[in-house]
Formats: sequence, C-alpha cells, structure tokens
Amino acid sequence: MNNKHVEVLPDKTALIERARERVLSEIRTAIERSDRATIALAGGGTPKPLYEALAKEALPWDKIHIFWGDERYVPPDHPDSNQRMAREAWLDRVPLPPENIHPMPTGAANPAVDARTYEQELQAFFELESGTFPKFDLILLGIGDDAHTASLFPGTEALQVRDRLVTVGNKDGQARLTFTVPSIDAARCILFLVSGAGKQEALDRIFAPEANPFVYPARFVQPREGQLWWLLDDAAGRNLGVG
Ligand SMILES: O=C1O[C@H](COP(=O)(O)O)[C@@H](O)[C@H](O)[C@H]1O
Repeated sequence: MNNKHVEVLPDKTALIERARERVLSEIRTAIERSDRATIALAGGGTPKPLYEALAKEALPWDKIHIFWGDERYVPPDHPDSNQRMAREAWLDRVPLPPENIHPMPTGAANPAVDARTYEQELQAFFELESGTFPKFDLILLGIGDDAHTASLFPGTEALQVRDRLVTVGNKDGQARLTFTVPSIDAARCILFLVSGAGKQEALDRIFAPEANPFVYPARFVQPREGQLWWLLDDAAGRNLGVG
C-alpha cells in the first residue's frame, strides 16, 4: 500500500507537534479543494494535547466541521464522554459556530436508535446516495492496548458491519457508538496517533504481515484511496524498525 506513511517520533511532545502539522496541512488542503474541512475526532487520552494545541491556532473556524468517529454511550457532560473531552480541550476555546459541531447523540436510551440518527445526519450533511460512504477530509484515530480502534473492539459484531455508516460497539458489555470499517476506509486521510509502551504489543500485531483483524481490529483500517498516516512515539513504535 503506497498510501501508508509510518513515522516514529522521539517522544510524545514530538508526536503531538507532528500531528498538529499534519492536521493543519489537511485542513488547508481541504479548504482549498472544497471551501470546508470535515474532521472526525478520536477520544481517549492520546489526542487531548493535540486538541489543546489546535485550540491556539487562528483558523477559518466557520469552514471547519467537527464530527466524532466514536463515542461512549454516556451523556455529553459525563467524564467519559469523548465529546466533552474535545470540547474542553479545543472546541469550547475557539469561535467554531455551534452548527459546525456534530456530536454523536447519546440521549435516546437506545444506542441503535442513536447510531441510526447519526448515520442520517452524515447522509444529509454529505448528501450521500444510498449505499455510499462519506469522504471525511480527516479521521483521527487511536488504538487501545487490545488493538481496538474507534469503538471497534476485538471479536465484536460491529467489526462485521459493512452496510451502515455508524453502528453500536461493545466494550465489555457497555454500548458505544462507532463508525463502521467502510466509513473509516472511505476517508481522504486517516491519522492514527499512538503513544506509550502499553501500545507496543498491539502495534506489533497490527503491523505483522498476517494476523486476524477480528482479533486486532485496527488491521481493518486500509483506506481505498485516501492516505493512511501512523504517527507513533518511540515508546510505542520502537519495535517496528521504522526510522
Ligand atoms: O476508548 C477509546 O480508546 C481509544 C484509545 O484511547 P487512548 O486513551 O489509549 O488514547 C480511542 O482512540 C477511542 O476514540 C476511545 O473511545
């Protein structure tokens, strides 16, 4: 796959700085191409300093639309909410028009209903024909120690869903909302951020020539036409033999 780029940065500070550069470049390119930039965010701890760095940028915020690639099934003010983290670290600190923020809904008391609602929002926003997937300008992703990405967890039904944009993920019996594999793979650019020794083993399996993607779900991420970036810090990526 010649659209795959892997970089190992010396430490987390360098990783975040490189990610900031890449995100700004993708935003610039998208706005030049279509006068708007569509970005789907990751949750978890790794991207938080990136979001804090982006909050300091002067950008054409009215042209930037923010979505999420996955969400914990909790209210938006819950400490585990991916939306809450991104709002606190970034979105609430910049003049983004409220209508440019497109959180995953979690209020229906039924994750399948909320997944369907978000799917419809994406279909309307991207003006999608039935059976097609949105081309996000950028999808940010992380991985867990178990090689999950977004909320696509090992051995779960969500991994098999190919006819939906958004589905219900399952982390140890707890519902999540998540982009499906084809929704991720349709993006123009996918940027993984991975930090820390705890991710080393998972990365080794994700990058191995052969391993079961149902066990190591991040292996499913293989964009059809878009660019795939893996930015790793040394603690995570030192076994991979990448310069
Ligand atoms: O639960 C999640 O975990 C992954 C990885 O999170 P991290 O804390 O190890 O950075 C994240 O990418 C995903 O969006 C999130 O919901």
